[in-house]
Amino acid sequence: MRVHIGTDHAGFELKEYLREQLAADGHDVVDHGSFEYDIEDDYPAFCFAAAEAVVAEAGSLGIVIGGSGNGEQIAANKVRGVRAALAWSVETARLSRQHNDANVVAVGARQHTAAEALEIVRAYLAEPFTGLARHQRRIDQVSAYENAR
Ligand SMILES: O=C[C@H](O)[C@H](O)[C@H](O)COP(=O)(O)O
Repeated sequence: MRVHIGTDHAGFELKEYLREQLAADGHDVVDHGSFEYDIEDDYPAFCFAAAEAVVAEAGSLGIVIGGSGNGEQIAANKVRGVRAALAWSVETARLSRQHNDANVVAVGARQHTAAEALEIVRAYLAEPFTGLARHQRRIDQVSAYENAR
């Protein structure tokens, strides 16, 4: 699967680790920065870039990383067509796909060990959307609101 990934300095080390691990899993990981550790950098541009790439490529998924994942989720959700979920456990990662068809997942690098974050991200990437009518109906309501603006 094509996976678009972006982070600020807080997630830089985790991004490098996930890139390696997910590539070894067989994913095609596209890095949208940051490309070097810079304690003064800002997460929005990296999250916009990863999120825009997901929207531009049907079937791809995105990962945005920061210290908490909060700002990264907020930024990614500003991109039209993105449904970004903050996953903080394997279960919330799975639910973000099952119920929300989340096309971007946000992860807080300061909230987990690297191994935990990898487990969360793997769970997210592996889980399909259920396609159940009630979930699709709710997603469509959010999309209609977004597209009316
Ligand atoms: O929601 C934002 C993210 O957690 C950022 O990664 C975080 O705010 C960066 O914090 P600092 O600039 O203090 O390292």
